[in-house]
Amino acid sequence: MTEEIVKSALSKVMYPGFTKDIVTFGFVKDIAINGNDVSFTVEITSSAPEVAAQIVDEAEKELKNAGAGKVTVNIKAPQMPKESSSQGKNIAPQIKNFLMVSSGKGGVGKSTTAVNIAIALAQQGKKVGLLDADIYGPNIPRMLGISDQKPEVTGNKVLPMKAYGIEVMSMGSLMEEGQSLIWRGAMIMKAIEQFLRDILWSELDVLVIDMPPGTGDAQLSLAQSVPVTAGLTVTTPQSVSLDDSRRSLDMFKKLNIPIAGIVENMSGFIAPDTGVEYDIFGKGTSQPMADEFDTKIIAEIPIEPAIRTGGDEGKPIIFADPSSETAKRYMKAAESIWSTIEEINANGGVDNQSVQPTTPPGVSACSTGSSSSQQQQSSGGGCGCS
Ligand SMILES: Nc1ncnc2c1ncn2[C@@H]1O[C@H](COP(=O)(O)OP(=O)(O)OP(=O)(O)O)[C@@H](O)[C@H]1O
Repeated sequence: MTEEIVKSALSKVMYPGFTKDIVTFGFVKDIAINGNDVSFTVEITSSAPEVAAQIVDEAEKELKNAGAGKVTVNIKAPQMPKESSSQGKNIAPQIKNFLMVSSGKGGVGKSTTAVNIAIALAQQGKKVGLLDADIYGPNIPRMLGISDQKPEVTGNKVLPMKAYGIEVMSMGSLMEEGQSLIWRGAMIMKAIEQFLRDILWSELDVLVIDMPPGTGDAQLSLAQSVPVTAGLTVTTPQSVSLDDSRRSLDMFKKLNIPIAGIVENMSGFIAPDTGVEYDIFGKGTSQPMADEFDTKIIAEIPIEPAIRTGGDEGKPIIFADPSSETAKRYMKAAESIWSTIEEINANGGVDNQSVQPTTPPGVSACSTGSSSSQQQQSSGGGCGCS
């Protein structure tokens, strides 16, 4: 027996439900050969026992055909989260924690924050995924320099892409460049569910989710699909932005999502030539809002040309210039978020039972209402039918 023979035999074992084999998927690890006896590990992404059983059966058969003696297959399947004690509906149980990144309005730097925080968490040793659920403006692929990559689609499942040590998936990577979709509420809900269920995320410590701006179907859908461990609001210091951010924080409260804090972005500008600080949009103005919602400002990120160029060129500042003041502030924010997540889990985690839809299974909220309530819903009631 040689490693080559073992790999060639195992490359005949398809991952159940897929047209691709377990070697090509990269699931086969730690091959050990002793004479004709073979042992190895298969890291699978499903916790379903029948998937493991089928792989073991077929692997044994193929290896015996190739002349192996004793075959030992160690299956490493995702466990139900240990560190998270969260309850309720969870359609992605291999992910221990979910961080929802929101903003009241667009253009405040929500995606920039999500990218830098996700990479910071990975640099701090966490296994991190980043889901770009900003279906209206999915710009995470550009920010990570992977806009020309296409994820691998097998059957109806998709493998996440990888960049800067994190797993990534974005609607932008599944659509043609420049294409847009007109999203109806029900489609948004389905897309969010598929992002969680049909992407082969690994066992992650945390999935950072960049939401569309505002408070709508996507936010509700996410909160109903998985127990969101914590929410992060990104704002800029102007009053008009703060008013919208209040709505974002209020949404977390209504959805029973603990608040991990506020990132005040574009907070002051330090002139690179003189070091003089200018308050372009203001600075520190979010503190009263933080007090109101019993949370804290976890970072004040200045306006910095390197943040914009880093985003445009696919080189996030946290990676491109880790010794910069801004990168250090993102690092501190990530530490603060992680300690909040640990505290939430130590206190029993979160439960999304209270935000589940109340209509019976199979009956749409819209089809149960009178014509007047249907009218109300079609003007944005959040049922998904509008
Ligand atoms: N602190 C900053 N300094 C300089 N430029 C910044 C800063 N934060 C964000 N930007 C730039 O502002 C633009 C908008 O940022 P970003 O896409 O992160 O916002 P967003 O809130 O996610 O927007 P949308 O809601 O449209 O997706 C980007 O070009 C980004 O590089």
